Amino acid sequence: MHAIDPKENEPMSAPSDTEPVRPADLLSPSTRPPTDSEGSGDPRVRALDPLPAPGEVLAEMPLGTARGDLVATSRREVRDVLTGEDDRLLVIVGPCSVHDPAAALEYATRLAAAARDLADDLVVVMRVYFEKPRTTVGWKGLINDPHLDGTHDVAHGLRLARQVLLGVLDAGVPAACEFLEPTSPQYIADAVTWGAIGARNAESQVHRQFASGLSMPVGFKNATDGDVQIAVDGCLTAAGEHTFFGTDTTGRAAAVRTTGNPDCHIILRGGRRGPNYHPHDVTTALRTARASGLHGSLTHGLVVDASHGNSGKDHERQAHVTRELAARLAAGEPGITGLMLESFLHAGAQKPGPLHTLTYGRSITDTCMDWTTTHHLLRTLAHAARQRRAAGRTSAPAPDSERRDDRDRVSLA
Ligand SMILES: O=C[C@H](O)[C@H](O)COP(=O)(O)O
Ligand SMILES: C=C(OP(=O)(O)O)C(=O)O
Repeated sequence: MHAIDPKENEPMSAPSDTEPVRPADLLSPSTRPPTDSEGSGDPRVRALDPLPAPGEVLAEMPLGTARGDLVATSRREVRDVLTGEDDRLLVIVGPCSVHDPAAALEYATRLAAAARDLADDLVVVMRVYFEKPRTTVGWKGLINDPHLDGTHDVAHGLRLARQVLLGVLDAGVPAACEFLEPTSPQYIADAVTWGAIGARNAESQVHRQFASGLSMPVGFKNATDGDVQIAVDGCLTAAGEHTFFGTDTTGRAAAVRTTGNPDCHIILRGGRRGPNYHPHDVTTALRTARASGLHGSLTHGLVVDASHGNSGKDHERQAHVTRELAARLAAGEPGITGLMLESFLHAGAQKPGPLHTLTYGRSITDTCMDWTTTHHLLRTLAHAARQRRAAGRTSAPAPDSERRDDRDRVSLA
């Protein structure tokens, strides 16, 4: 990793107590670190590396008609599941992060075949996550550091991410991404069926604003401390019109004006206080959504993430949570429209490093279930969705008056 040279951050000789501190004292030409190449004079900016304009990258790698059709159809299917028009179960499944395009594409090929087999009961979307929000520091994903070596070749990362997404679509499976940088969607979002705003960003105005302009359904996660209200507020905010800072397709600064995104929903991912995938967590979250004045897909149901805080980032526990959720769905529990699973070719996780040092097909961020386990769980979930249908039940939540579990837990924070 490129750490900032500590010498650049050494304190300047401090002015005496009586002298007023002026910016010029701290940044006199003799003590000031070199300016960046653009001469902006921001002492903590090491460089401003130009990036290709979004329009340039899209022209190099156009989506094309066949892939565009897959994206449009799958977005509609996901929306219909979220609103209850379609009684299948949404399953967002795949690696915690993409670090090796070849392994991601092998996974996509396997998943596409499984998804085709189970299409009567499941709408399957692959996690193709290129941007990782970190608790403190760590590898921030393929876009930020595609060579996995701290060189942060973002221009290459953007192109590589788009290439991987197009390959995933060519394999026949739609893609899900978490969006982190406010302008990254412009390079890839046309190829994405479902988007996420993660637990560390769901409260961020910047993320809520750009979600309001995304053309696909977007899930907002509860906060890392378990607070679900921030996910509800995120959906509410993103549903409205916004004007915010961004760039146009040529990369020029622009005031972006959006129409609002009505296809947002909550994702329960557990938190520091423990898991939140139990029946009372689901009913409470949906009641919170309704109490906040939301309607449509948001209040019909939600997605449960079996990983992260719901499994303590333990892939064996994640499989157990998934089986538990499948049993509840099969028994007709309402309110769950989808599940999120973290899965890769091989189980577990390894420390990040340059590609040639890594075990093929194993996560370099959170632990994942292996393919065999995943495939089995997908069949279990399809069976659960079938049972739910056969019983003539839908995933629509029962009216408040019919609910026996009345514990109110609007916010876990
Ligand atoms: O999904 C991945 C991780 O949970 C998320 O990026 C945070 O990871 P960290 O706590 O290891 O930084
Ligand atoms: C970072 C992720 O999740 P969360 O925001 O729930 O930690 C993720 O799904 O990759």
